[in-house]
Amino acid sequence: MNESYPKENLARKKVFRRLLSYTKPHKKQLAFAFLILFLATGADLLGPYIAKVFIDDYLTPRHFAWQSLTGLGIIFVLLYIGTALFHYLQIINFQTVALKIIQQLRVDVFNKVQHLGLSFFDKTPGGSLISRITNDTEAIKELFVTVLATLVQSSVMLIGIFIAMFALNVKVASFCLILLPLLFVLMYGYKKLSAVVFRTTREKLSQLNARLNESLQGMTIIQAMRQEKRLRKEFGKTNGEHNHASLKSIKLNSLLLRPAVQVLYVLGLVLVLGFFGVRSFDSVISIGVIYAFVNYLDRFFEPVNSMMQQLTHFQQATVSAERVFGLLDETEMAPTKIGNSASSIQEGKIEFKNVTFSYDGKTDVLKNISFVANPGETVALVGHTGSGKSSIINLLMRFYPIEKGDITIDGTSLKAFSDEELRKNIGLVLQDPFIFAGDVKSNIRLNNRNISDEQIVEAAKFVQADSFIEKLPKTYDEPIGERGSTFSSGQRQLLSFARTMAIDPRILVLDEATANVDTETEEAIQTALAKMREGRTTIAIAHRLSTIQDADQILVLHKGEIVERGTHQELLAFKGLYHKMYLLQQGEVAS
Ligand SMILES: Nc1ncnc2c1ncn2[C@@H]1O[C@H](COP(=O)(O)OP(=O)(O)OP(=O)(O)O)[C@@H](O)[C@H]1O
Repeated sequence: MNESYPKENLARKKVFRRLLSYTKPHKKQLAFAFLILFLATGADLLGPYIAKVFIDDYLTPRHFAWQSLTGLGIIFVLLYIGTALFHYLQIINFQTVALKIIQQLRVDVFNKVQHLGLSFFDKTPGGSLISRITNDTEAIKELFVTVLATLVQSSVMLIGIFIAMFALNVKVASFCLILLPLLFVLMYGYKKLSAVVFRTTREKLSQLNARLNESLQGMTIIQAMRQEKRLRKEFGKTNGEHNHASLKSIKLNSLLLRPAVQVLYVLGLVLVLGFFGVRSFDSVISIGVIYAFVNYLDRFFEPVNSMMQQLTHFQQATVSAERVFGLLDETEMAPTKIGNSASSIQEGKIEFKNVTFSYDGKTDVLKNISFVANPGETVALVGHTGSGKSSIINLLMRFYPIEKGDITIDGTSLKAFSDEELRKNIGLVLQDPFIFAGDVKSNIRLNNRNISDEQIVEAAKFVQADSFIEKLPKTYDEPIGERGSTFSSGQRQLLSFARTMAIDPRILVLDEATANVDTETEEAIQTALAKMREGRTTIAIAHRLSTIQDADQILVLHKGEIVERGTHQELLAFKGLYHKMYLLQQGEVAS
């Protein structure tokens, strides 16, 4: 599994700065949220001061001036109502901004993923990508919803508390300053340790998703091949590892969050009470000041505690952001147009010129491939499994970049065509067509607004898919479930033919279906294919040689090289590999 690239050390600060850049479009709303936050904190901090005034000016001297006391009481209640209201408004504002940011981030990641090259997907399990788009962005959301607000609020609160403490008693407040370096050491240590633990937890979660995804995708084969036990074991193992990593982070949190902060709190309390105790021998100490001090000290550790708690989320968010940005910065993009010529495909003449290709940069899976497919001709690719047939198609479809040699269409390099020009002129029909959830019509149209309803029916008729579509209860509006699982493989195949014909491409690329379909459907498929090929340049992978006997040229591939080429008759007469394969398929033993 490729989990290595997010580790590429994107400096933490850079990650954080980049995360913050997402707040730019929401500057105004954030400023408003922060303003409310300050108001809420200010209102909150005034509480103990009013209590002190009440104790020292009214309670201790037993001076019950009802009017002033009522006024004080009203201010006290109003302050608390105000605090509650401000907190509410502040949460709503921060949450809204956070949700908007995450929405944007998810769209950005999804967009990016759609433009990544197939080579990237060869290496990256789908589940791990899902994990990045959902779980990791969710963790980042926490940063905007709570972390930033809490950190700012807590810092303001801490500063406010110190100001209040200094206003009450400079000496005691100076004593309490000793606590600050201790706190910083604690926070720093926690941050360092937790970063490692969180990264492991995230990676394990991502692997868990990858396993889950694989198991769900391959359910048919898992059940058919009785793989349940093995997969359960593997899933259990990854789940166990994730559990182990989570437990580590719980242990770390339980040790360094509340308990360690609690120890510091007690230390502070001892300092303050000790100081007042000693002072009480030679001067009078006001109870109101002690009350306010203890109260402020208590409150001092509230923000410290929340800051420590938020450090957890902060760490999780930065680790997740590293992973998400790692994906956003991925450079393995799908090959696209180079240069700015407005080349278009007219005739559909295809030429491979000395194409050598390797997926991994080490082993060449295609060696010096050269051939020409003239407009309207059919070139068939045959060869044993792994001989390179699909790789030729992958290159012609520009799914992978070509580094050695070139492919031209109508004399222009493949690299010079825009994606749109290429996709609209090359119709790809795969062995196992992908059917989207939706309905019959939407699966043929594929969101191409230029294709009218009439053209859809025409395309379906052309490939003889209309006979089964017409029998569906809602015909062309018949709903289709995910991956078209309610349709037979033959029907899915015909549907994909109709989809290809609807764009009326100049070039057809066929990966011949080997699925077992009944003879009637097989006949329909072959007739449809023959009609589709008429007048179109066709590159077809053929597994059954009987289906391509009429091809203008047959290329026989062996270990990535073209070892024989010619028509069916020529190749039979040559009595080489093709002849051998043909006899084998005829059920005869080649001598
Ligand atoms: N995505 C990939 N990444 C790395 N290697 C690949 C990839 N796809 C194919 N290969 C390798 O390239 C070689 C040619 O594979 P290719 O799929 O082109 O053969 P094929 O003739 O189409 O086989 P089949 O008839 O079984 O589909 C094989 O050795 C295969 O292992």
